[in-house]
Amino acid sequence: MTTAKICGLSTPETVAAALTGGASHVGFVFFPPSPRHLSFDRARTLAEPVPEHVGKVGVFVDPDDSLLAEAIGAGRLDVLQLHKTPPERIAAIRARHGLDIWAAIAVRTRADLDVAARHRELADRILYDAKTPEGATLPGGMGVRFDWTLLDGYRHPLPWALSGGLDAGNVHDAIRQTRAPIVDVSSGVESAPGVKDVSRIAAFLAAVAKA
Ligand SMILES: O=C(O)c1ccccc1NCC(=O)[C@H](O)[C@H](O)COP(=O)(O)O
Repeated sequence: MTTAKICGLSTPETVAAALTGGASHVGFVFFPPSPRHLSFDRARTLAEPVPEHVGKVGVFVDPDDSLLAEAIGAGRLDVLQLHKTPPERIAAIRARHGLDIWAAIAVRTRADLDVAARHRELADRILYDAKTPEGATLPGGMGVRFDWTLLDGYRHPLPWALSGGLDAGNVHDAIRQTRAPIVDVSSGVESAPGVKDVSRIAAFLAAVAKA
């Protein structure tokens, strides 16, 4: 059965929609240039109602230790999702914080998948995310999709998740084609950048449950 992470939540109402709809993970972004960036106080409030069986994922871009420590404490994080973070830094973060690590791999071509293999001993899961355009402010959350056939026949080095450009209309096909164990969405359940929509969250989670 495929489960779902709803990423970039920033209000109690949309966290509630994710929980009601059966999300396995909720994502909190700690990256100031993002429209989904959370203060530590806001993260504390949002994490409060999340039950133990739902994973709280902190999303970071090459974070330093003080950001990690504050965010982990405020968001009571279970998982650190790391974008644009060098492998040796991932290893150090894992050793220091002892939480599950999801290494985000930016994918546009088959060659990009080679990066995933380098994380075999370093991370707990690979998040295959679409590569955002050259010069983009964000490494994710831009509704960009990659060619899912790149994953055909690929021997995944680790447990994994699929991300990038998913929405209620295409997630069924994405799951059927890739057999992803977890799907991750952000802008596909928004009405504007950073503005999550409860009905889109419900529709996405219903589509995942049906797939
Ligand atoms: O979403 C952000 O603003 C963000 C900022 C910095 C690093 C990563 C970010 N998002 C990562 C995610 O996990 C998104 O859910 C993923 O990229 C998919 O986004 P979308 O294509 O919009 O569904």
